[in-house]
Order: sequence, then structure tokens, then C-alpha cells
Amino acid sequence: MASMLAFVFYPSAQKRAQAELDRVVGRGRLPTFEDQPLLPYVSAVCRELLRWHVIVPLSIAHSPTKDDIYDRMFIPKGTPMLMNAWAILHGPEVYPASDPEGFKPERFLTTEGALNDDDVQGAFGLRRRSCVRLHFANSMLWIMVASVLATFDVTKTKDGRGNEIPVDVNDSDGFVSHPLRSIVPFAQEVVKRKS
Ligand code: HEM
Repeated sequence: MASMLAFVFYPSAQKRAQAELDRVVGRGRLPTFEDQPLLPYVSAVCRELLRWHVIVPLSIAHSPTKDDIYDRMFIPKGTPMLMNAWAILHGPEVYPASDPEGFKPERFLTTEGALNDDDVQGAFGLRRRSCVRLHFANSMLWIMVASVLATFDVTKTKDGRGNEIPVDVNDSDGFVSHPLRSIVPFAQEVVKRKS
């Protein structure tokens, strides 16, 4: 869902990823995992999706098994603790160069155009208890994004006069965050790309 919003709001990122796909894969087949090393911008789009719209914004609650002190704060055993993944992944200290709220896949690329070392680990929790299926989830996200971009243009819907209908962003409440489903069929168009 967040990918559809990102493609609508940031058409230049969508076009740049499609240009990379056209150059590496061509228009005669779908991308596969063998193509992945040659598609750093598409991979950067996936990282930016995980960062820009954090799926589990407060991660999962954990609690210490014994009393602890952290940074001069006393934390009693059993205190529920949440990691603010949204704040970490939008922190201007970590993403200073360019607008942490904006969708900028190039923040994950080196000046030579290769992927940098920031693998957005925080989106999957940190350290010992992080997501056990993060590699599977990353692969599924990548193949979905690569396939959609290879096949479709995602744009704003136009009204009867040809004016774009503004997309209103509403996110779900709760443990898992996603754009609300109702906006998708009404304000976005997913059109098969012209060959
Ligand atoms: C983009 C997709 C996904 C995201 C963003 C995500 C994110 C997370 C996060 C933030 C946690 C909590 C880590 C913590 O406790 O600090 C977690 C835990 C977990 N995730 Fe995922 N996850 C994703 C996909 C999946 C999938 C596809 C599976 C299974 C097929 C999965 C299975 C689990 C399990 C079993 C845990 C609990 C791990 C534990 O407590 O030891 N996740 N995930």
C-alpha cells in the first residue's frame, strides 16, 4: 500500500526505477532475483519504503527480566518498553542530508550508485529479537516492487476535466501501520505500461 502512495507522490522515483529496470531487464520479461545485484536503485526504493512508511512503528513491546538502569533511569523488572522505530528512521541526525520525511531512495546509494551500508534494520526491530523473517520479507518486497514497476505506471486518477484528483493520506491506527485501503481505488490509477 505504501509503495502505491510513494509512486503517486514521487513520480520521479518511479520513473528512475523503471528506467533502471528497462536498461537491465528490458521489456520482454519480468525481473527475477538474478537481476537484483544489477538493480541498486530498485533495492534503494524498497529500503526507502521500509523507512518512509514504517510498518511496525513502535516495534513490539519487550520488558527487562530484572531491574535495570539505563542512562541514569531506573527501569523496574517487567516494565513494558517500546522502541520508537518511526522516530529512529525519521531522525534528522541519521538522515540529515535530505528531508527525513521525503521519499528519497538515493539516500541509500553511494556516490558511485551502489547500495550503501544502511539496510534499514530498525524497521524489523533491533538485535536479538528482531524479525525472524526479515530476509524473506525483504525478498518478497523486492520482487513485488520490481514486478509492479516493470509492468505498471501508478498515477493520480484524473477527473472528467482531466485534472488530477488529490490523494488524501490516511493511515491505519494500531500496531501495524498502513495507508487506509479506501483511498487506493478512488484516487490512484494503476495502468499497464506502454511497450
Ligand atoms: C515488511 C515486512 C515485515 C516487517 C516490517 C516486520 C517487522 C517486525 C518487527 C518490527 C518485529 C518485532 C521485533 C522486536 O521484537 O523488536 C517482528 C517480529 C517478528 N516477525 Fe516480522 N516483519 C515483517 C515480516 C514478517 C514475516 C513475513 C514473518 C513470517 C513469515 C515475520 C515473522 C516475525 C516473527 C515470528 C517475529 C517475532 C520474533 C521474536 O519475537 O523473536 N515477520 N517483525
